[in-house]
Amino acid sequence: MVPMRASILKKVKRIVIKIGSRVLTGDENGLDHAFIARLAAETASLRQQGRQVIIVSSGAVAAGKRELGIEGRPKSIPQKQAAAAIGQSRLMRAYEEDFGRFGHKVAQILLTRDDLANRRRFLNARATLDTLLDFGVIPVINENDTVVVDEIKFGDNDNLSALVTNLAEAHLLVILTDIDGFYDSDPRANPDAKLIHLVKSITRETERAAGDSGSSVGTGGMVTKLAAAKKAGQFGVPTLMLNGTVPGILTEAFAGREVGSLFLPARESLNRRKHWIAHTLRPSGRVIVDDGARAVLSRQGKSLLPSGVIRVEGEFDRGACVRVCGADGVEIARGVVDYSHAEIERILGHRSNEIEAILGYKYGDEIIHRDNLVVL
Ligand SMILES: Nc1ncnc2c1ncn2[C@@H]1O[C@H](COP(=O)(O)OP(=O)(O)O)[C@@H](O)[C@H]1O
Ligand SMILES: N[C@@H](CCC(=O)OP(=O)(O)O)C(=O)O
Repeated sequence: MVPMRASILKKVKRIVIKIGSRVLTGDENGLDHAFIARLAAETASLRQQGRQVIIVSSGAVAAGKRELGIEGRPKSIPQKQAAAAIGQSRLMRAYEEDFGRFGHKVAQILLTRDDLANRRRFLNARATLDTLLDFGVIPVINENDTVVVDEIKFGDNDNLSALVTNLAEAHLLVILTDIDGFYDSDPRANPDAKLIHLVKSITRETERAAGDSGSSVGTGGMVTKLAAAKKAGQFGVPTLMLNGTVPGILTEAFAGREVGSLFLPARESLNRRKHWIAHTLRPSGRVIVDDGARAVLSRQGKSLLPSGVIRVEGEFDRGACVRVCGADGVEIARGVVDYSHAEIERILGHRSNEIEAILGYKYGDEIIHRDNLVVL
């Protein structure tokens, strides 16, 4: 066994397994029941090793498309949502039947980004997930495609799986797709592309190697998978990308064979709350800061004070998430504000000891406290 993999995989107790549409629907047309049956068997053996499994499953649109007789990509958003509505129940029925053969119960959880962006709902979803796992049930999570609109979308299930990894405080994210792992360039375009078994860190160069999906059911291709691995890594969690179309691949990986690509987590990981601020909350405005503030935020991890702010853009309340940008417009940090846009407009450029005289009250010295600020 490869030593680093071995020590990482041995410690893993709670796993999020993300399954792409292309794996679930081999020919992009209807569910591949043989795949789900194999997944059930492999999940059962992971459970026997004392590991907990959470599944993030795509495939609703692909499964429903066939039922509605839609060829290629659905033509409109309502068509896609209709396909998801019919496909999601087909998907769950398949999971229920095949996992049931191994004595495992599954539970459906459909989420929108709003559910996780609201801290109370996030904690509530977390408690439900924990309870299901305590009962030995395997949660099967998907985006709530039927009702979702752009503003509250995760966008793709790679992203959803990274956020679920944080939600569940999982130890490993496994991405099952239709290719052997991450290559140094898109293998569809370059037949000489090489598989990379170990990605120590996701750099700009790594990102340049990632291409899009090229299928009528997948969303995002390798670009969104790398983004997901990066997000999980920032939370201290490694990602293992495997070819789900190869029978026995999960079992092989956990037995220590060097299959697929392992992405190591970042050395400095964000705590749970900061990860949530950076990746789950939707920024609702921008606070533009001067060069001095930019330097201390980036290098010294300080709080953002009113004296360093030069402009506010957008309307937001106290407690909202905003982008912190330099004078050149480049986003340098993201954080939760202690003052609304209207209040910041009045106190910007002033020293913190003047806040009370200007507003007549004061919540604190900072526009964004360093505990609520994530430097990007
Ligand atoms: N550097 C790369 N390495 C591997 N695959 C890549 C790369 N760039 C683009 N791809 C494409 O990404 C596809 C997987 O993404 P996607 O179609 O979204 O699958 P899924 O349905 O599993 O999410 C692969 O089939 C491959 O064609
Ligand atoms: N929520 C959608 C899947 C969206 C998605 O990200 O698909 P994929 O890139 O195949 O993981 C569905 O169930 O069809």
